[in-house]
Amino acid sequence: MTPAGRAQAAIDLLDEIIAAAARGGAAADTLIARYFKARRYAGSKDRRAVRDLVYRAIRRAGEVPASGRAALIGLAVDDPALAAAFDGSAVGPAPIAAGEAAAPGGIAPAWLMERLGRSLDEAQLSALLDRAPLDIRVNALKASRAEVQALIPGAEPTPHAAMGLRLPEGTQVEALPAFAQGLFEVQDEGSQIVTAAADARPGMTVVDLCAGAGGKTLALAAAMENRGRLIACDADRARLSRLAPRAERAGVGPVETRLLDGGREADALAALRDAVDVVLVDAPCSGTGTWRRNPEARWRLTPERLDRLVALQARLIRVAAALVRPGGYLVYIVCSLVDEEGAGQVAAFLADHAGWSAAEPLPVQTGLIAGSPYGAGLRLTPATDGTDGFFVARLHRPW
Ligand SMILES: C[S@@+](CC[C@H](N)C(=O)[O-])C[C@H]1O[C@@H](n2cnc3c(N)ncnc32)[C@H](O)[C@@H]1O
Repeated sequence: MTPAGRAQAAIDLLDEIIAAAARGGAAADTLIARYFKARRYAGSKDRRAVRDLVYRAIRRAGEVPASGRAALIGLAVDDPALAAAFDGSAVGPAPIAAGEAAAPGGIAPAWLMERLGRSLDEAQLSALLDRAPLDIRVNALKASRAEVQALIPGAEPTPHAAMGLRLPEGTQVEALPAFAQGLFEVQDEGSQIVTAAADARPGMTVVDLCAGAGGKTLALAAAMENRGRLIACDADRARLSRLAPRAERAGVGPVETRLLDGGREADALAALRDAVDVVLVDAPCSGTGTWRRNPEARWRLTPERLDRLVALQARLIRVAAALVRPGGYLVYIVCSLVDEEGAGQVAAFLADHAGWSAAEPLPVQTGLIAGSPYGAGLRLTPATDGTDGFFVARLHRPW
């Protein structure tokens, strides 16, 4: 592909990504993969170059751009080589007209900047869009961290998580024999840390209420050394169905799965009422802490969608609380740095649940020195901790 052809491909993809953001369609990564599946003629260098253009344009534009062309023109303002690719050739975009609008640069839509800016400074806000490192969690059921480190060239221990390794950018993890052998899972260090806050132990009964495809379930199983009862729930059948093959590869013993009906979760879990040692609520959230991986997610969020998520989180934390046994724990996690979803949600819960309390500060409890105390919990941010952004609280039910 010529530079002009690459620019046109990036514009086409950005148009698709903008449209998908408006209607809640597929993520940018999925759209890019689909685009190239249908264009096998594009070589790996072209794919990398187009992908890079697309992600640079997404990262640069805080507000949803008017079009893919406007988004790419925004990037071309500081990139003369890219501006030259608007050459009007048969495969390329038309030349940039004098005064033609470029998408404005920024970190996030104004309404969201206002919410996030209440507790994050400029540097912390812009770090939300850094490029994320490639982290894995070594599967303690099968190997030690040192053993897996020796198998992967360039792997280094992550700064905080006990089983974390950071791999060189571009490592094709799924092609590594150690992956097929279940010796590790791809998992951001922050996600490893907040799961460790559950302090799941062998023999416990643990519920992962919003398990998705099981990223945290597998870490819980490893911490439990495959002993005890682990119940993974989710309301999304497709996500939950991806857990079984992952569990098998990881050598994780039986995990019970429960497909929940949104709104009727408590009925499906009635048999577990007051009976669970630890309930993990990795709540559905706006994902503002994961923009490093999905920067287009900030184009998807609206105030109405955020309100709906906050209401769902408030409901799920209460469904979870009913399952916790006296003296047990509820661990509430969001990969968001919006207060209403994290610290605010937990403060509201504590205000109407007499006797419940925020447990010991997490780093002391888990031995992990990461994050900063925030509200009744702990917060991790890309700027301070080099992880995705998370809020986690560990709540104790009275005896
Ligand atoms: C942050 S994601 C979970 C990610 C997962 N724990 C992991 O570590 O990979 C939130 C999950 O909540 C699920 N969810 C949404 N509504 C739910 C409900 N009413 N009950 C249970 N899970 C729900 C979503 O399907 C989604 O998988």
